[in-house]
This record gives sequence, C-alpha cells and structure tokens, in this order.
Amino acid sequence: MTTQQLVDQIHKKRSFLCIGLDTDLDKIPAHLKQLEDPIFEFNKAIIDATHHLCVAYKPNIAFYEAYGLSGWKSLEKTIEYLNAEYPEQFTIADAKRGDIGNTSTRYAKAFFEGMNFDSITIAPYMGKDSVEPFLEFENKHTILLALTSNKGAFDFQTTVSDGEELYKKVIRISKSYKNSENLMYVVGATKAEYLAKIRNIIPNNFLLVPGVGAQGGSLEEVCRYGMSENVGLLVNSSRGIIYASDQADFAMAAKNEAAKLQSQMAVLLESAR
Ligand SMILES: O=c1ccn([C@@H]2O[C@H](COP(=O)(O)O)[C@@H](O)[C@H]2O)c(=O)[nH]1
Repeated sequence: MTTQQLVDQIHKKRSFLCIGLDTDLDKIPAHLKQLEDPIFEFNKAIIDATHHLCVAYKPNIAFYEAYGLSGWKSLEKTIEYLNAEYPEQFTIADAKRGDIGNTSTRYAKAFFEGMNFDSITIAPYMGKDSVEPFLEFENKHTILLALTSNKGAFDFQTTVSDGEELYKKVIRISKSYKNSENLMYVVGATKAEYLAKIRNIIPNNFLLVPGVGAQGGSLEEVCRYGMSENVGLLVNSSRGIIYASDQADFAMAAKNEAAKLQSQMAVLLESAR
C-alpha cells in the first residue's frame, strides 16, 4: 500500500485507528476454544466487527510465535484473510526485527513477500545496514522504534550523547538511509510531550503510536503535538479493544470500543482542517 492510499483511507473513514491483534488464548471467550483454530476465529470476528472503524491492524508476532507452528498458521490465516477480504487495511507485523544485512533481508522476505504485510516494526540498534534491506521493498514500510511507550524507554532512548538524545539521533540519521521515504516511526502515546520535537525533525513521516487505552496515553495530546498535514498518525489500541468482553458478545464489545475511539478521531480530524 502506498502512503497516499493510507491517507485516503484515513479521510474516507475519518479514522486513524490501528487495532492490535495481540491474541492470547487465556483471554479469549471460552466457547471459541472448542474450535479448530481459536486464535484465527477470534481475529476474524474482531476484524469483521471493526474493519469499518479502523485503517490498520497490527498483529504482535509474539502472541503467535508463543504457540509454535499452530500460532504461525493462525497468523498466516489472519493476514491472508485481511488481504483477501479487506485489502484497504494497512497491515503491520509488529515483529521488532533487525539483524546483519543478509539476515534482515530474510526477515523482510518473510514478512513482505511470504506473508504480504504492508509494514514491519524494526529495532534501529544495529544501524544502517540492518535497516536498509527492509527499505528496498516497493510500497512496503519500515517502522523504526524511536521513542517507545514503556518506562524502560528512558534507560537508553532519551540519554544524551554528543548533545543529542538517542531517539532524535535515530530519527535524524535514519533519514539519510537509502529509500528512507519508506520509513515510519514508533512513538509511544505515553510520551506525547516529545512529539512536537519529533515533528521538527520529521514533519511528514507517519508515526505508529501505541499506548492509548491499556497504557493510559492521551489521544488528544497525541493529536495536538503529533498530527501533521497528511495526518501522519496511526494510533494503536490492542487490549482496550479486543478484550472489552470475554463473553459471547466480545466482537460487539470490541466494535463499541473501536467506535468510541473512531468518533473521537473524527472530531480531532475535523478540528485540524
Ligand atoms: O513502544 C511500543 C511499541 C510497541 N508496543 C506494542 O503495541 C501494543 C500495545 O498494546 P496495548 O494493549 O494497547 O497496550 C502491544 O502489541 C505492544 O507490544 C507498545 O505498546 N509500545
């Protein structure tokens, strides 16, 4: 998917909501567990109930890897279902990969070609030659961890060397990578006060913003400091939507939670015009 197609979807749906598919067998309704592939059935029901309210889905790969081969099969079925039934959705493999160049190429092939995700999250720590293999793929997006939503982000990401905070250095230097127009960045909603400084360095790149809902970040603050001319935001909520109910009404409850965020987003988009 191109960035322009994503922007068009945001305006069409009046939403920049990304729904996180962090599907945990311990949290899904009991009646699904009797089915052959409970994880896929849960995801399918959530997607069918919410697709009109969001523009992106983000399965976190850890939740699938944790179940071995059957988890990978559930992930594969989920991305195939999304691409077949809802091709207008931007898909994010939240895999946080990155390694020496030839290994990164294999990761990129696995997620961009094998599973046909639109994007993948990448840790920037190993530098240019670990990131550039992901950037080679046309109309695929590499989402670099810049300033994450967790407390541990302060251990390294905000530390200063040569007069510059590390997260700023990651953003500034990555702009010089080959095909850097394919870069997006992760910035936690819990760090919204940093967004204005980040927008000074990257006025237009898309930001994937996790941390509203269960982690307590504020949607309004994210928009106040982070919204760009082309919106430039994908705000993710996972647990706050998909586990709104653990009963038979789980998909309807997820739809209601997604609808609340979408209607707030519609107002914020309108007031930014
Ligand atoms: O800085 C980061 C980077 C990634 N995440 C991931 O996003 C979701 C958030 O889930 P919630 O249930 O809405 O808290 C999850 O997959 C994280 O691994 C993040 O939270 N922060």
